[in-house]
Amino acid sequence: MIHASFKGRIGGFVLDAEFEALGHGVTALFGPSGCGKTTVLRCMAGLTRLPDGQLTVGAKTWQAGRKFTPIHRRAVGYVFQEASLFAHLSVRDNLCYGLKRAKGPLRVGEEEVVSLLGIAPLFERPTATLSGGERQRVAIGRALLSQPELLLMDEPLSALDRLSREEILPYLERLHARLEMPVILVSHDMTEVERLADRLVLMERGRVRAEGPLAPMLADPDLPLIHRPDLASVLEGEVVAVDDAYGLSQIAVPGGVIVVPGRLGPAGARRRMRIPAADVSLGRNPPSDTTILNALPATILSAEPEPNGSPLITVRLKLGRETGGALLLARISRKSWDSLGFAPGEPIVARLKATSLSHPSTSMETAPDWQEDDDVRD
Ligand SMILES: Nc1ncnc2c1ncn2[C@@H]1O[C@H](COP(=O)(O)OP(=O)(O)OP(=O)(O)O)[C@@H](O)[C@H]1O
Repeated sequence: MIHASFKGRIGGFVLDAEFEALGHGVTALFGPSGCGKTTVLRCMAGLTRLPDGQLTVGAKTWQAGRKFTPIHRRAVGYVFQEASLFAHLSVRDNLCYGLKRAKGPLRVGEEEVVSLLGIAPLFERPTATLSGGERQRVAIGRALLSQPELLLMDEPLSALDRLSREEILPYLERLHARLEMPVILVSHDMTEVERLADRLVLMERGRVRAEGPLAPMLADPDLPLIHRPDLASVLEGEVVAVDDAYGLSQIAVPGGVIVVPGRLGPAGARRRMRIPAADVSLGRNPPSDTTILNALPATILSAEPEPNGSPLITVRLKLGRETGGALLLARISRKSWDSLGFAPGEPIVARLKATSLSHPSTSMETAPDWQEDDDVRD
């Protein structure tokens, strides 16, 4: 694990943030503009020194009391909003620079980075000719090749337009799936967080409001995240079957099996699904005579009316009838909730449209398939 605690004042801003980040996987720092996310990242890198700080990364302590490891002695990779590549060097030479900076043992090889990020076709290009998304992939590759013990990413996609963001996200998902390096991702884009993060640290005005595994944090009734207009659940599971004829896959999650578009095999592969709460409807019986592919037994946990006299209510469910089912969120009208007389604890059937299950984490081999399915969604 990584333990971080930074307290102090920078100009008029007071930071008092303490949190745990994962030793393997992606921890997202999420919060509104100005809440201190970048400042925390700078403290972790050693770019900013607050007198009251502590940082341990695995077995190493980089800051504690009067101990402060300077930035050049920390094995940290830093990816900024705008890729800062050397303009006079080719892509290959930019990557070599990363390798030359490497400290400590080889954690990730050049071939692996080049293949995961799809950089080989860009090798001989001058960096000035790259698109924004290509530049950012090279910047990430360079940071990885410096063999960091910790990769810090500060809004790595925010300078890109929507299409470039869509293009680069599958590469980041692949890195996430294949590399074991700890990553701290600063973002204020929840879509990015839903696709990439395993753990979430929610910041507000220089403090940590809450932290924990991603899915329960998104569904926590005491946090403001549950009232987001584009609320979605994030579920992870294992591919159990692929229907080649219809181009569908079955993914087993705790408490149920979900059918999603795309050939997302091989069997056993881990996949992540984002299920928009607005695309989940509730009923007492399995539907008949319907195009719905997913009708999953579930249990109502609680219901939270949306604030400000909204006509909507958010229902927290767990899949299946047993304990341990995955959390699922549904946003329905208060009128339907009242007229059907649902209540917490009640067993119900959650219906979700397979076509609403956009962007499961896919390998690149399956991504084109998935995009086709996405294009025809209703
Ligand atoms: N060197 C500095 N001197 C004075 N104030 C600073 C300094 N650096 C940051 N701040 C202030 O600290 C606060 C937190 O800034 P920070 O960049 O960490 O926020 P953030 O959450 O990353 O915001 P954003 O999402 O907009 O990038 C802001 O109010 C900022 O103006």
